[in-house]
Amino acid sequence: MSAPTLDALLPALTDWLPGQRWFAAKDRTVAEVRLVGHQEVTPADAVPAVAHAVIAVSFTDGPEDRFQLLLGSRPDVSGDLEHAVIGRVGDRVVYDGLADGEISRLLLSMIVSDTAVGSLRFVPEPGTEAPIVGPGRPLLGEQSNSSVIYGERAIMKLFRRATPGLNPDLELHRALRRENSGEVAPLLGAIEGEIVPDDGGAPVPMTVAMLQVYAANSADGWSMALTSVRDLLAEGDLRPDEVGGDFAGEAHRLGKTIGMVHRELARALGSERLGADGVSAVADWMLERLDAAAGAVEAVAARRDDIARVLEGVRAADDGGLVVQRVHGDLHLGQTLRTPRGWLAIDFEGEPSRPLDDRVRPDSPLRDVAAMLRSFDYAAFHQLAEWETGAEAPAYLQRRAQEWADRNRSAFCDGYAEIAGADPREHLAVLRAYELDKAVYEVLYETRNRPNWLTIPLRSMARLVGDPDPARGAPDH
Ligand SMILES: Nc1ncnc2c1ncn2[C@@H]1O[C@H](COP(=O)(O)OP(=O)(O)O)[C@@H](O)[C@H]1O
Ligand SMILES: O=P(O)(O)O[C@H]1O[C@H](CO)[C@@H](O[C@H]2O[C@H](CO)[C@@H](O)[C@H](O)[C@H]2O)[C@H](O)[C@H]1O
Repeated sequence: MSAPTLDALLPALTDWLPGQRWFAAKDRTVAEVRLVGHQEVTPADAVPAVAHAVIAVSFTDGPEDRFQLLLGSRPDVSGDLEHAVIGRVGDRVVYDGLADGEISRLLLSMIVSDTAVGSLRFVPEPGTEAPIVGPGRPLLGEQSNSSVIYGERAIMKLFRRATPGLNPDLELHRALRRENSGEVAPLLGAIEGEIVPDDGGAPVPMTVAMLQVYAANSADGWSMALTSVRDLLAEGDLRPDEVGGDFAGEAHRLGKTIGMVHRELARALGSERLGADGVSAVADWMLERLDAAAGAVEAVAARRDDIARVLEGVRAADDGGLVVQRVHGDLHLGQTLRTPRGWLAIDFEGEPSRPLDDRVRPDSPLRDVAAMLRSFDYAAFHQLAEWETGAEAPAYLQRRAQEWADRNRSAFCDGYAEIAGADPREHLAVLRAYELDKAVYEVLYETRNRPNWLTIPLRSMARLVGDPDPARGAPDH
């Protein structure tokens, strides 16, 4: 697809983008879409033809965002591809290329055979061989990016945000592969490209896609945790340790896995002890995030000073220093897979809305531990948050949910301590600061994305600043 063809597609893209799950700006009105880079993967008249495009999207307010697309085109489409059509340009129909099995097969074979086309490089991971297993099947479901699965053997993720630099997901998977990590799905290859930075200048490298071993027969931690909570709520008169679906053994194993991931990341990429200035910078950065959230959400603004007091707790690390290293950065139960052999961690991109510089900054492993503790809270209270519109879940169920969260948070920390050699709860003030920092982020995230879920982080925010918690106390049922 040539640049003029892609230019002609831009009006259709304006209508198409807001309907895409990965389009991270659904709450904003698109003003204009511009083409800022493109590279043909095949000749423009091939059937199908494939091109990589980078678009800049501007909105009626706020800064613009950049996204990347893999576009397919054919003289006509039918059946399976119709849902992916973006528009017709000249004598071609242009569509989301990952929906086309022939295109995903081609991309995989280009990675395996170590190919370069213009600014795009299709690179196999040294020492690995990706299976060539036919066309890819697009992954359906909630995703920030777009993935295709090759016969349950490999999975390729196209990163949707076009960000200059090496994507941390690829960077950390490469580092963990060097450590022979058994805690992540092995990396098989990548597609790398170039992007002209926002401020102009020479093109810089950018990660387009990443190929990994597909963990067959796995279940994600979030669904498993919800199944356990569902069991518990159905048996309201039993404690979490008394129901068949008790999750504590899994939470303990997961703690060990995350402990291993941290050890491997530290071995591969180093760690350092921050002095007083470094610790102070971490505290200042949390306060900046707090003020940004307070500017956007009234519930945060109303508790700003109480929250700030707890965040200041990170300065308690001052005496012994704070050890920092590369971390996952956005760990939650949905970022874990339970395979028949054990747990895997996935998706090392960090919080999607943060700039790359922030996401690659070394941080305390307690950030990940705290984020996982938050996730146990989420799993415990999720079914109660969605109880019945306008109705509060009965108090005895809230207490059961709290017991589930406490039990699994504690099992996770026990497992983590076994591997890390130190219990994260030894640094309670620091851990609490990280947990509250995450809860504040979540309040903002839910306000923007899932207002029905907002009560979950709001409740935790109140607990973490020390408000009395109605979900604690003797069960009355
Ligand atoms: N290696 C893998 N094996 C099996 N399934 C995977 C693998 N990696 C990701 N997945 C599945 O794909 C989903 C999306 O992957 P993820 O990396 O979290 O994408 P995103 O960055 O778009 O959120 C996961 O929730 C999981 O179900
Ligand atoms: O998975 P992403 O990297 O896109 O992360 C974002 O979305 C997550 C939700 O999908 C969000 O996680 C929050 O909700 C989870 C339940 O859906 C819960 O387990 C997490 O603890 C909670 O933070 C994540 O914060 C956001 O960055």
